[in-house]
Amino acid sequence: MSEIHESPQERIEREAEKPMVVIEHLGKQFGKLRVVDDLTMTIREGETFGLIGPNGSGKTTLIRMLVGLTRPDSGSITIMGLRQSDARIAATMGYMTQSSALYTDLTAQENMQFFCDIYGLRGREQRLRIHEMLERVDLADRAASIVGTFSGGMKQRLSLACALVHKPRLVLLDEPTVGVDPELRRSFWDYFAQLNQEGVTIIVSTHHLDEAARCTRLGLLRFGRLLAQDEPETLLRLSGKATMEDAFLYFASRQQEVQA
Ligand SMILES: Nc1ncnc2c1ncn2[C@@H]1O[C@H](COP(=O)(O)OP(=O)(O)OP(=O)(O)O)[C@@H](O)[C@H]1O
Repeated sequence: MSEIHESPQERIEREAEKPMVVIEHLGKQFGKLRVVDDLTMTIREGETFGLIGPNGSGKTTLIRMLVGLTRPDSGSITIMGLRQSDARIAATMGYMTQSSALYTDLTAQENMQFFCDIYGLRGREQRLRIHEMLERVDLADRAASIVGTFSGGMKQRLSLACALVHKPRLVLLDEPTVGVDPELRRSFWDYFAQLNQEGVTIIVSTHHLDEAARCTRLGLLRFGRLLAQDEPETLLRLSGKATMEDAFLYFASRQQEVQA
């Protein structure tokens, strides 16, 4: 919308919605497979933005492009006003991969030290942050345990602690609750809300549609295309459906109609 024609209320709303990430016409193809297709979306500062979509809809590829691990074929990514390729961005981002990136023959403490070293946290600051994060994910009493002895949930908690140890402003979490029991899932989502309160922006992928309601806004993805992006309640209202699963199917069928 043109800023010249906006009302005072619209201006207030626009300024309150500071963009953290702006994705414009992003595209990625592997061979003949178009995995991310002309994707345009904005993620606002301090929100939890959920990437919702079935297996193979391009969520991981999108996250990898945001982190800078996969190069887009087309389009652009702007993070905090800087191009994604700007070296200053890396230190402000935390990334939790879908499969564990932990060293199973090292202790929890040593794994965290490894991540701290990558981010340049040293000495007293490093010790304090490791302790603080292990406390927050309830693993402080297991700091000296070898990670190979941990349960799946403990590994997920440690992975989250590693992704957050350097106090990133933008956190990308690729299916962080896969294989996590309902109680721990709830505590993860409570923690995400707390991080939002602290001003941290979260982009999280999931195909647990029940988790969608805990996101500030959602991007519904299918075959690498954006079906819709909005607040969960708005998507339910626009689709006239009672559940996010039905809403997803509604937007997917509309996409099929447009393509037919
Ligand atoms: N490096 C690659 N080379 C070839 N194909 C790839 C590569 N990475 C991803 N793909 C393909 O791209 C498609 C999208 O994969 P992606 O992992 O981004 O989806 P996803 O939505 O994260 O899926 P899931 O929920 O299963 O993790 C899949 O068909 C996948 O096989």
